[in-house]
Amino acid sequence: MKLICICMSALAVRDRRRCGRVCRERRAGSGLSMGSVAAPLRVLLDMDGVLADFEGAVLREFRARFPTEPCVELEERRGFSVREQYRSLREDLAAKVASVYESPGFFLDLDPIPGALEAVQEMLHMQDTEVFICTSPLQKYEHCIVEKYKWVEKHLGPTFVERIILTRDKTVVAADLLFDDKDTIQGAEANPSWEHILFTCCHNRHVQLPAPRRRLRSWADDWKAILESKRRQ
Ligand SMILES: O=c1ccn([C@@H]2O[C@H](COP(=O)(O)O)[C@@H](O)[C@H]2O)c(=O)[nH]1
Ligand SMILES: [Mg+2]
Repeated sequence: MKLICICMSALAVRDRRRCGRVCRERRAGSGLSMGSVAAPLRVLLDMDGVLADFEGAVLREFRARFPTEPCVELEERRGFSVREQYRSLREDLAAKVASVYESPGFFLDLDPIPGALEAVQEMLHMQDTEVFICTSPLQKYEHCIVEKYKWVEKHLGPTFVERIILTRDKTVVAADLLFDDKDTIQGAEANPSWEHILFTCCHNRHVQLPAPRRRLRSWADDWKAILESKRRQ
């Protein structure tokens, strides 16, 4: 079980992370020490590309709205930004593809990624585990934000809405694990507390991860082993 210290600064995000690291070292040598308590493993789950099928919907809707335009098949996707890949096909296609995911109803109608909802429910009921959804809104956030909330309510239930963390900077959120399809996650914090587990998506399939970085290939892959290995650290 992972340990953290009880100390004056335990409520401060940065200090909580520091205490976690110190106590993990302590536990390796000598077991429970005075002033230590069990802390749950905190897991952050990204939404687009991890729980909700953003890429599949972009392609389907783009084809429906612009049937005569060239498009990028999912097998051909490279790089996080769908907008930039369409721009590389032809400059004006960047705005066209953006108009697809900026449209009302787009985020609400996303299909769940296979196995995601079942995995989240299972994770939620695991002992000593805290689960949050950590997702970034579009810069053009008008429909995206409310629809992300509605999507969670629709697919995971109203109580899960309490577990949404909406941020453009995930590095400042304190946790043990972050499952995310974006291969590079940067922000104000140079050393985020979480380990980033790259969730495989069409655009990152070809990314070679340097050791010791880890992937989850799908929700059929062994996500429980990743949680358990983190708990033991
Ligand atoms: O080409 C793209 C691909 C995704 N987005 C949006 O960025 C965020 C990503 O959110 P995550 O929480 O990292 O999944 C989301 O709002 C996507 O819709 C984009 O703008 N352009
Ligand atoms: Mg994502």
